[in-house]
Amino acid sequence: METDTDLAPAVESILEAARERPGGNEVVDVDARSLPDAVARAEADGRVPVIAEVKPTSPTANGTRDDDPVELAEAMVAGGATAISVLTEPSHFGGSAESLARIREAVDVPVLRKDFLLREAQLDAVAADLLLLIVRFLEPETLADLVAAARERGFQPLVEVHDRAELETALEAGAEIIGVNNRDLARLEVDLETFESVAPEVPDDVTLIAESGVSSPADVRRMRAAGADALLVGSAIMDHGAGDSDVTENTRRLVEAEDDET
Ligand SMILES: O=P(O)(O)OC[C@@H](O)[C@@H](O)c1c[nH]c2ccccc12
Repeated sequence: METDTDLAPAVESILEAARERPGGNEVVDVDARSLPDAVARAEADGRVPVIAEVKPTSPTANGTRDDDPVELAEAMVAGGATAISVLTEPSHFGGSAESLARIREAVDVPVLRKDFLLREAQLDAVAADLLLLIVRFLEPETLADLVAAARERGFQPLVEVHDRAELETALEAGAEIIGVNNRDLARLEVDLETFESVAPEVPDDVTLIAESGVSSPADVRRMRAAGADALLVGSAIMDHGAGDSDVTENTRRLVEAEDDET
């Protein structure tokens, strides 16, 4: 949005790059793998539904991982991940549409395209099962149009909010999968209370995802107690500082967070 002036400089720069990014040449048509079904399957076999994120770097990461994205995604699935999120933003997160396409070939779980999408043509850069739409960066009308445009192509839109007002906007736009981002995109700070304050307002039939800042099994249990159907976890699994940290183990520890509870 033109008027959003209190954004961190890194976020301004991300948005500037996003405005310039071209769209795809052809309208994509996807036969999406259902996220709600994948979440139900995880629940049925006692795994916490974790959407593990392939994020080579980020404005808040303390390093970059150069591992093959396909190997990372496969390692996350081996650790029990319900779905994979892939950053396709190139200039600030080290992602690409190509790595998403390769990952989606290699795994059979749903794959979320994580990017800063502002215009309809940008939906067509690559086929994915889910697409992220961020309420903060879209006019309500544009959001509703993009939700519809995403569904026409077969994508499941995941609509990201940060407070109750944005939740209203997401629901009015027809969102059925909603993510509450614990990271404030204006200041880039994380606070798990964000999810706790928004979750009670979310209708039961929505698939509700707690995004960002989940780093331990205790955080997982805290977000689940507050009503998260699934968790979206990047940094704690990628572990950017420690180059060869075991992504499978990092995923498994969160997936098994509810195991010793009765
Ligand atoms: O690395 P974390 O704190 O686990 O966060 C993952 C994910 O939620 C975060 O990458 C994210 C949430 N919303 C976004 C929008 C754009 C880019 C990235 C994001």
